[in-house]
Amino acid sequence: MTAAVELESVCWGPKGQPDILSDISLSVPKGQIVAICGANGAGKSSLLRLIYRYQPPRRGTVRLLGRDLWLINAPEAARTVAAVLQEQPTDFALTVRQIVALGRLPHRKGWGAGLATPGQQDKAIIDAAIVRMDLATMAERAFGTLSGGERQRVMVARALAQEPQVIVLDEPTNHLDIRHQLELLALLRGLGLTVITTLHDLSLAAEFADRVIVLHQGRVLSDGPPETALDEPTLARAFNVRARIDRSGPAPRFSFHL
Ligand SMILES: Nc1ncnc2c1ncn2[C@@H]1O[C@H](COP(=O)(O)OP(=O)(O)OP(=O)(O)O)[C@@H](O)[C@H]1O
Repeated sequence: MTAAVELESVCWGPKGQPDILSDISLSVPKGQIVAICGANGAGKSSLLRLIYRYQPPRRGTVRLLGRDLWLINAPEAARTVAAVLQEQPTDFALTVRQIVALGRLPHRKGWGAGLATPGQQDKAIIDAAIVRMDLATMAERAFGTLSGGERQRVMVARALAQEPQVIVLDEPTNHLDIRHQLELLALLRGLGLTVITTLHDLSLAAEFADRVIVLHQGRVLSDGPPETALDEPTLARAFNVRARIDRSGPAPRFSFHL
């Protein structure tokens, strides 16, 4: 079966500088929930940027549903893969509804349609995304007036309005309280989409992901189900700490020491 996302011997680095990501090969089946973990600077966000077609690999190939991502035009790629990133400064003056409506842009005729009034079908999809992310009471508010957690939910709603098959998220639980973290991860699981997300919280990764990829200095250090990918030696190496995992309870408990 065609993988949702496939990276074959991928390397990436900024122009004129050495590789930051080296020899990354992985294949993500449709519907899999993948958490990418690793220390600050390990290359997690750089890897995501290759998957949502922000930057091309220096060497190797990135495929989306079996096709080379860089042979697919940008609107078509955006109809398939949505990214949830930290908010952009340009978003602040727009209302919540206008930001969520941006998710429909790749689906509209004329890429320059901008914020022109959405059609009935678009409107229904935008409303559903707003309700799904519990934003109905603040839909007409300026994004800049929202709390950090509310903003994060708006960015997810925009991605849902995009109706993608693959959703890529960079630290989506940042700013969210515990309830909203759990709700967001449960929602992502329930979508039936392919989800690739960075997560600093290893307990959440262990509980929520089908598969964990630990990056270390731009390479894959471990890759597998959480119970094998997140073991003590891997964590010790990835984070340069002493790691202990207590698996006696219903969920693993991680503790770390210098
Ligand atoms: N465009 C760029 N130019 C120069 N260096 C870059 C660029 N993009 C990323 N880097 C460097 O590459 C390394 C990996 O960055 P990246 O943001 O992918 O790490 P990360 O694992 O997401 O880290 P964090 O957990 O801190 O968010 C860092 O050292 C970063 O400074």
